[in-house]
Amino acid sequence: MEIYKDFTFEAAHFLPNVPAGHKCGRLHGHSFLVRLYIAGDIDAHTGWLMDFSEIKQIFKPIYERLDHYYLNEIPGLENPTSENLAIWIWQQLKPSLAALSQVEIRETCTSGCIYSGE
Ligand SMILES: Nc1nc2c(c(=O)[nH]1)N=C([C@H](O)[C@H](O)COP(=O)(O)OP(=O)(O)OP(=O)(O)O)CN2
Ligand SMILES: [Zn+2]
Repeated sequence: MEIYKDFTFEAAHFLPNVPAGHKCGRLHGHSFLVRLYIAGDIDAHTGWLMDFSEIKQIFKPIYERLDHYYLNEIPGLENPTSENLAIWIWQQLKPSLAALSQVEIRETCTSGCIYSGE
Protein backbone atom coordinates (compact mmCIF):
# COMPACT_ATOMS: atom_id res chain seq x y z
CA MET A 1 0.00 0.00 0.00
CA GLU A 2 1.14 3.53 -0.70
CA ILE A 3 -0.34 6.69 0.78
CA TYR A 4 0.49 10.30 0.07
CA LYS A 5 0.31 13.71 1.65
CA ASP A 6 0.35 16.99 -0.28
CA PHE A 7 2.00 20.25 0.71
CA THR A 8 2.16 23.53 -1.15
CA PHE A 9 4.66 26.29 -0.65
CA GLU A 10 5.53 29.57 -2.31
CA ALA A 11 9.10 30.29 -3.25
CA ALA A 12 11.32 32.22 -5.63
CA HIS A 13 14.10 30.81 -7.77
CA PHE A 14 16.06 31.10 -10.95
CA LEU A 15 17.99 28.41 -12.81
CA PRO A 16 21.66 29.44 -13.08
CA ASN A 17 22.73 26.91 -15.72
CA VAL A 18 20.13 27.46 -18.45
CA PRO A 19 21.20 28.90 -21.83
CA ALA A 20 21.44 32.68 -22.13
CA GLY A 21 18.00 34.22 -22.62
CA HIS A 22 16.08 31.22 -21.21
CA LYS A 23 13.04 32.42 -19.25
CA CYS A 24 14.02 30.35 -16.21
CA GLY A 25 17.29 32.22 -15.92
CA ARG A 26 15.27 35.17 -14.66
CA LEU A 27 14.17 35.41 -11.03
CA HIS A 28 10.57 34.21 -10.74
CA GLY A 29 8.28 32.38 -8.32
CA HIS A 30 6.06 29.32 -8.14
CA SER A 31 3.42 27.79 -5.94
CA PHE A 32 5.24 24.47 -5.58
CA LEU A 33 3.41 21.25 -4.79
CA VAL A 34 5.24 18.55 -2.83
CA ARG A 35 3.57 15.14 -2.68
CA LEU A 36 5.20 12.73 -0.23
CA TYR A 37 4.52 9.02 -0.78
CA ILE A 38 4.81 6.54 2.08
CA ALA A 39 4.87 2.78 1.44
CA GLY A 40 4.17 -0.07 3.84
CA ASP A 41 1.56 -2.33 5.34
CA ILE A 42 -1.74 -1.32 6.88
CA ASP A 43 -1.83 -1.68 10.65
CA ALA A 44 -4.57 -4.18 11.54
CA HIS A 45 -5.79 -2.12 14.51
CA THR A 46 -5.65 1.47 13.21
CA GLY A 47 -6.58 0.55 9.66
CA TRP A 48 -3.97 2.95 8.34
CA LEU A 49 -0.43 2.79 7.16
CA MET A 50 0.59 5.95 8.96
CA ASP A 51 -1.32 8.90 10.36
CA PHE A 52 -1.35 11.70 7.74
CA SER A 53 -0.79 14.21 10.53
CA GLU A 54 2.39 12.40 11.56
CA ILE A 55 3.76 12.88 8.03
CA LYS A 56 2.94 16.57 8.32
CA GLN A 57 4.69 16.82 11.67
CA ILE A 58 7.86 15.11 10.41
CA PHE A 59 8.00 17.24 7.24
CA LYS A 60 7.32 20.53 9.06
CA PRO A 61 10.95 21.59 9.77
CA ILE A 62 11.90 20.97 6.14
CA TYR A 63 8.78 22.72 4.87
CA GLU A 64 9.62 25.75 6.97
CA ARG A 65 13.01 26.02 5.26
CA LEU A 66 11.27 26.28 1.88
CA ASP A 67 8.06 28.29 2.26
CA HIS A 68 8.49 31.95 1.22
CA TYR A 69 12.23 31.55 0.72
CA TYR A 70 14.61 32.18 -2.17
CA LEU A 71 15.53 28.61 -3.03
CA ASN A 72 18.92 29.43 -4.60
CA GLU A 73 20.12 30.65 -1.19
CA ILE A 74 19.45 27.32 0.55
CA PRO A 75 22.59 25.16 0.86
CA GLY A 76 22.28 22.30 -1.63
CA LEU A 77 19.69 24.12 -3.76
CA GLU A 78 21.95 26.51 -5.64
CA ASN A 79 20.50 25.05 -8.88
CA PRO A 80 16.87 24.55 -7.79
CA THR A 81 15.36 22.56 -10.63
CA SER A 82 12.36 20.39 -9.79
CA GLU A 83 14.65 17.39 -10.00
CA ASN A 84 17.21 18.82 -7.56
CA LEU A 85 14.46 19.94 -5.20
CA ALA A 86 12.97 16.42 -5.13
CA ILE A 87 16.40 14.92 -4.37
CA TRP A 88 17.10 17.56 -1.71
CA ILE A 89 13.77 16.90 0.06
CA TRP A 90 14.43 13.15 -0.11
CA GLN A 91 17.86 13.55 1.46
CA GLN A 92 16.53 15.80 4.23
CA LEU A 93 13.48 13.67 5.00
CA LYS A 94 14.46 10.03 4.50
CA PRO A 95 16.51 9.76 7.75
CA SER A 96 13.43 10.66 9.84
CA LEU A 97 10.81 9.03 7.60
CA ALA A 98 12.13 5.61 6.63
CA ALA A 99 8.91 4.58 4.85
CA LEU A 100 9.24 7.47 2.38
CA SER A 101 8.94 5.91 -1.09
CA GLN A 102 8.65 8.84 -3.51
CA VAL A 103 8.90 12.61 -3.57
CA GLU A 104 6.85 14.30 -6.26
CA ILE A 105 7.33 17.96 -7.18
CA ARG A 106 5.02 20.04 -9.30
CA GLU A 107 6.50 23.37 -10.23
CA THR A 108 3.62 24.50 -12.42
CA CYS A 109 0.24 22.99 -13.32
CA THR A 110 1.90 21.16 -16.21
CA SER A 111 5.47 20.39 -15.05
CA GLY A 112 7.00 18.25 -12.36
CA CYS A 113 9.01 15.17 -11.46
CA ILE A 114 8.99 12.12 -9.22
CA TYR A 115 12.04 10.84 -7.32
CA SER A 116 12.21 7.39 -5.72
CA GLY A 117 15.66 7.57 -4.19
CA GLU A 118 17.63 6.21 -7.16
N1 LIG B 1 13.44 19.35 -16.43
C1 LIG B 1 13.18 20.62 -16.02
N2 LIG B 1 12.86 21.56 -16.90
C2 LIG B 1 12.56 22.79 -16.48
C3 LIG B 1 12.59 23.12 -15.11
C4 LIG B 1 12.96 22.11 -14.20
O1 LIG B 1 13.02 22.32 -12.97
N3 LIG B 1 13.24 20.87 -14.68
N4 LIG B 1 12.22 24.35 -14.69
C5 LIG B 1 11.82 25.28 -15.52
C6 LIG B 1 11.36 26.63 -15.01
O2 LIG B 1 11.65 26.77 -13.63
C7 LIG B 1 9.91 27.05 -15.30
O3 LIG B 1 9.45 27.93 -14.29
C8 LIG B 1 8.89 26.00 -15.46
O4 LIG B 1 8.90 25.64 -16.80
P1 LIG B 1 7.66 25.45 -17.80
O5 LIG B 1 6.96 24.16 -17.51
O6 LIG B 1 8.23 25.61 -19.16
O7 LIG B 1 6.67 26.63 -17.39
P2 LIG B 1 5.45 27.24 -18.20
O8 LIG B 1 4.53 27.87 -17.21
O9 LIG B 1 5.97 28.15 -19.26
O10 LIG B 1 4.78 25.99 -18.87
P3 LIG B 1 3.53 25.87 -19.88
O11 LIG B 1 4.05 24.99 -20.97
O12 LIG B 1 3.13 27.22 -20.32
O13 LIG B 1 2.44 25.16 -19.09
C9 LIG B 1 11.86 25.05 -16.98
N5 LIG B 1 12.19 23.74 -17.37
ZN1 LIG C 1 10.70 28.10 -12.23
